[in-house]
Amino acid sequence: MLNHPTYDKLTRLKLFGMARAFAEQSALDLDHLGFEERLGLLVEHEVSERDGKALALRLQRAKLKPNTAAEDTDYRHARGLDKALFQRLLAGLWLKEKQNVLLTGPTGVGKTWLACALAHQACRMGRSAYYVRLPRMLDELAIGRADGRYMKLLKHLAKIDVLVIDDWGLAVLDDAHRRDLLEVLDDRHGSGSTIVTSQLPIEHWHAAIGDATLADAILDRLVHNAHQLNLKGDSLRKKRANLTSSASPE
Ligand SMILES: Nc1ncnc2c1ncn2[C@@H]1O[C@H](COP(=O)(O)OP(=O)(O)OP(=O)(O)O)[C@@H](O)[C@H]1O
Repeated sequence: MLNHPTYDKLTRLKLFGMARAFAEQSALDLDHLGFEERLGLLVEHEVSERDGKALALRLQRAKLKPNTAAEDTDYRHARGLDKALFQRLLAGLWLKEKQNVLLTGPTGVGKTWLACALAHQACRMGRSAYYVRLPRMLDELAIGRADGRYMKLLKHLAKIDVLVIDDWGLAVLDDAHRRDLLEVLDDRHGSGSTIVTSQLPIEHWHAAIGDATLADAILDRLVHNAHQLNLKGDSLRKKRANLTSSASPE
């Protein structure tokens, strides 16, 4: 640790990135750099450390599936992924426009993974994200209703820039579920983006919601301003299991 009054003062001011860069610069011969360049390097260090910490915090809060960075997307597996659309989504305009993304396809085709990759990219662009499975979200809201945290939970869900709702259409909805879903989507309509993944094709969602009037209201807030990625093909789980078993010795 450097013993220097400037280093101590930077640390006292909680400018830890600058302090570290100051210590590094002190150990190097940087006489060829002018004052502005050296100060610029210190400030750059501080900014990149703060950006890195803020991103780590956003990712921790987002609770995305691990290791789902967009650059690791597997485009080789034939599953009907519209690569051009996916690349456009990664560029982030849909976030500014508060649009939604609906990912459908059979089990294991990579819907959750792609949804998390989009949310991960949004976090890198400075947005907040949160991943939740629909049955869990509805359970949490039901518990919140009983223990007085309902409004707080709704507020939390409303504030998130990118809400990933996984496994839409897996469980049967009762009337309270439908109303909770409408509350969540109504709060978010025009103020945030929602990603939904489902094994059910979109044309079956209305019937799956189970009440025509509420289904109209829910889907009106979700589908009309949404990009759709409809995947098909074999499960990546099966493919990976086959690869593992053929690679392992008898
Ligand atoms: N691009 C990818 N790169 C690496 N692994 C992937 C990728 N896409 C999917 N996988 C892996 O394939 C498996 C299935 O993916 P995922 O859970 O996203 O499928 P799903 O379509 O959401 O399935 P389900 O409908 O059953 O929830 C997971 O183990 C996931 O980690």
